[in-house]
Amino acid sequence: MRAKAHPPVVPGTRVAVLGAGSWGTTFAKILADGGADVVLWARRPELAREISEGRRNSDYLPGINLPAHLRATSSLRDALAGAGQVFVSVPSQSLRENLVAAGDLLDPEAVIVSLMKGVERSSGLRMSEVIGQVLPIAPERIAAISGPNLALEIAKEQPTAAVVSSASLETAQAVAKLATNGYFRSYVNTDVIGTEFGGVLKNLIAVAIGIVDGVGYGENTKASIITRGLVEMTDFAVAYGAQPETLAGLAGLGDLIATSQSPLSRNNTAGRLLGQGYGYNDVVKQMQQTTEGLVSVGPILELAHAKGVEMPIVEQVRQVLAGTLNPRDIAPHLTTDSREPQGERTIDDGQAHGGAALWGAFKRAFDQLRDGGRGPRGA
Ligand SMILES: NC(=O)C1=CN([C@@H]2O[C@H](COP(=O)(O)OP(=O)(O)OC[C@H]3O[C@@H](n4cnc5c(N)ncnc54)[C@H](O)[C@@H]3O)[C@@H](O)[C@H]2O)C=CC1
Ligand SMILES: O=C(CO)COP(=O)(O)O
Repeated sequence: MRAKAHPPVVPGTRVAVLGAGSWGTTFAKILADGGADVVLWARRPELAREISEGRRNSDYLPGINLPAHLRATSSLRDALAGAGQVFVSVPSQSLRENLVAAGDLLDPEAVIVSLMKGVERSSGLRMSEVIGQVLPIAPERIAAISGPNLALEIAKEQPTAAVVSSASLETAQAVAKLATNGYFRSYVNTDVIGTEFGGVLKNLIAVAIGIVDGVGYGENTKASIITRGLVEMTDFAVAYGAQPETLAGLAGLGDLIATSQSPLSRNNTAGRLLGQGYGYNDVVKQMQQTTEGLVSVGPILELAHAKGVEMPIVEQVRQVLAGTLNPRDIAPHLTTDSREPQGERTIDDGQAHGGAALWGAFKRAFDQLRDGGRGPRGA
């Protein structure tokens, strides 16, 4: 199936994508199919050759034919020369070293866009914060993209949406224009904190869902964890300055649904292995690709403690990873020591709302997807 490509908004705009794993390669295809002139940087020369000459990235995207005009190189200098927008998709823990290597090679006016969904373990910083710390650029030239974006589905041109976030709405819009084509729709917002934390936090809840899947629990358990997980995500992100609506949007609820449901998700898969009884080290050995959630648990809980935010589900994930909680015992009703009935807050306003707020969140996410197709807009 091939979706009809929209005419390019900015034909031939030169961009670079750093990182030729599953998401970097898929995003390079999104941009190329939108009309941009894309150079994809792969660390390994043999992978750059396979992409440029064979139009394939068989390890990461089996069965996918890449666009004929997508170029790949293992030279960072060649990839960055003249690139006005630079999209970065390397494992979060390697971002800093890659930015240091790229530093002097970047166009002084380039916009740097994070495609990553992790925090730096040593500092707890979000990816845009690492970018702002390493590179001498203002927040207005930094953006982040997040949403329900399982790479292989998008590489097959199944329609989806994401949100581009930047402190500057103009920057978000410029990036969104390039990152839009017949099967990929980019919305915009200026809530970088909420957008980035949405992507990080949903990974942790997806690990929890994988664990209960592995144990063999059914849909009630999973729905309870998704719902209560969204409350944890929202409480955490709002404590750090995010807007609660962002967590109800594509970068929060949208991505939480996709990642929690899909066997394509590495976080979900890692959780399932844990639920089936494999230990942490075995799971890490089995995961061939980046599994950000396993690394984020520690720093996120530290950040939560610093702000007094309770994250009982994430705490249980940590305990399962540490081998101190039997996966069978992970469950929403065990997430509080108190037997006192708790109010079911579904947004961070300190009150019990029943299901109304959650329904509002679902409806907004649904509306965003249904209304996609008329240019970038606020998410
Ligand atoms: N795969 C997906 O569906 C999506 C992934 N993401 C995010 O994108 C980021 C990248 O993930 P994927 O592409 O999926 O991972 P991946 O495991 O498929 O690919 C990672 C790539 O980075 C390279 N790499 C490893 N260490 C490196 C280093 N030190 N320096 C430079 N490159 C290095 C690998 O060789 C590989 O090409 C993660 O933060 C992930 O959360 C976001 C949305 C969707
Ligand atoms: O972020 C993703 C989907 O939006 C990919 O999830 P995984 O990293 O769990 O594969």
